[in-house]
Amino acid sequence: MLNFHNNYENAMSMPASLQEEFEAILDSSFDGIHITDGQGVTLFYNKACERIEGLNKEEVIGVNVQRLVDQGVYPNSLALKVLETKMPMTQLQKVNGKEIMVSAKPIFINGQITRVVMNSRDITELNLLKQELSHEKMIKEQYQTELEFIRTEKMPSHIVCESLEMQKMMDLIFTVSNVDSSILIQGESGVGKEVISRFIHKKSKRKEGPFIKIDCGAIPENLLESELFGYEKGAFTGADKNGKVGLIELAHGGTLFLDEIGELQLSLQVKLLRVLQDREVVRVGGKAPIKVDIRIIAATNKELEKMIKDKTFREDLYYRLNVVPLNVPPLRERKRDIYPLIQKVLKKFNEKYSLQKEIHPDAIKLLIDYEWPGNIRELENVIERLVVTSKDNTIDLERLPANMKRENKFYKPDSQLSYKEVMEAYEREFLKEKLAKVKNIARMAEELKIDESTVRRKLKKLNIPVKSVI
Ligand SMILES: Nc1ncnc2c1ncn2[C@@H]1O[C@H](COP(=O)(O)OP(=O)(O)OP(=O)(O)O)[C@@H](O)[C@H]1O
Repeated sequence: MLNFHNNYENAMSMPASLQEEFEAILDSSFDGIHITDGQGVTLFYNKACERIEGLNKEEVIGVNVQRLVDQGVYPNSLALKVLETKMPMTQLQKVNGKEIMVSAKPIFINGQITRVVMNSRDITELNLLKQELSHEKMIKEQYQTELEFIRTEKMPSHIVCESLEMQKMMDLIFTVSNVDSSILIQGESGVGKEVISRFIHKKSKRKEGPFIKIDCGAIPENLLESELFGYEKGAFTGADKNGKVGLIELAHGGTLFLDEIGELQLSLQVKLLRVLQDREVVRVGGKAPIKVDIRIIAATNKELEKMIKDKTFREDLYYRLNVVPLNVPPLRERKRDIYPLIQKVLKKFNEKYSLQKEIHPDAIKLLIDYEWPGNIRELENVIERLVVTSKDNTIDLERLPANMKRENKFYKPDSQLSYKEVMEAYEREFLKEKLAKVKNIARMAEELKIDESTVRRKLKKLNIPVKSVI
């Protein structure tokens, strides 16, 4: 300390009180400050250096750093290197078991090095944090890869599920596939209830077993009971003399899919309830119950809750079936699925009829906007009809069914607008809506898969203001 004072006083002619204040400031630094003279003798060594290097000022001040290197305190000395090279230097050093980043700078007076100022910082903790962070990052990346793998691996290629609504449903489906709980799938006609139920079966541990579908609405009432439960020989006139195994029994070891469960007559609802409770069937005309190991998935487009109120559906059966409820949203509530569905269905029918039809983007826009009361089945029918009836290779707006065009606000068959004007109005509305949503031209271009310059040109041409847009 004295050395520093004396030398500093000589060099800077600083009053004693100022020196003390200056020293206190340097001592309060979080980073180590170590100053040597032009020979490598330590003049100043602050408190942070003591903390970082584990030495006392008394052990260091007035001592040449070469001696500390010789004693093995420092692996090498950056001050000596700087004195040798006359250049500022930075290096990592291991001192006192810590990783230390040291920077050293020479101070010249009249071309001679009079001081070397070293700053040191303990980066052990920083390194630990960095390691932890990179470990966390690695784990996150690992999870992301796994998640991606699970998603692509598990997502069935034949089921379109781009929309958030369908993805949520698929997540639930994967969770419930491997348990035997009964599932009740509700949703409008043609939303994919059967597709989903077949998929659940395929993903379940029963996949090697049978998948038996019973359309409760399609089998005449008087036949349904014997179809479902089977019958013993001679059970009734006209019956097969050997008797018959019912569909429930046939589903043993697999899945029984009861489609249109809302159509099941009340008397059979009671019998079905018994099957669900006891996992047994008694054939028509038989007495002995037969054990069945089945998983039941029921589906309906009827509002069973309302039917319960009307006393046309049994509440107890409803609760037995509705252990896991799956509500498949209609297509109009999962617009993001429409475009991939159109592509998928178009490909299917192009292959089926050996054609190469395309759909014009304007027509696609209208197909996406349409409300699809008949859902995916209706969409399949419309696309098939368009594929087989259009003469041109590109199916344009004009070819779409009249009811769809009527729903579209720009298409008014009796309006005086030309085709070009209708298209422009449509384009303007579409771009305006898109711009209002994304508020960023670059993003808009990216989402629409066109150049940014094209977006700007179109906006200008269609007089769409771009104020407050990035
Ligand atoms: N997510 C989907 N991805 C691709 N195609 C689908 C999807 N969902 C349904 N489909 C197709 O839509 C059509 C109707 O599906 P499905 O028969 O499963 O509907 P549903 O709800 O059971 O109809 P319904 O109530 O009339 O019995 C089928 O041709 C099916 O292949």
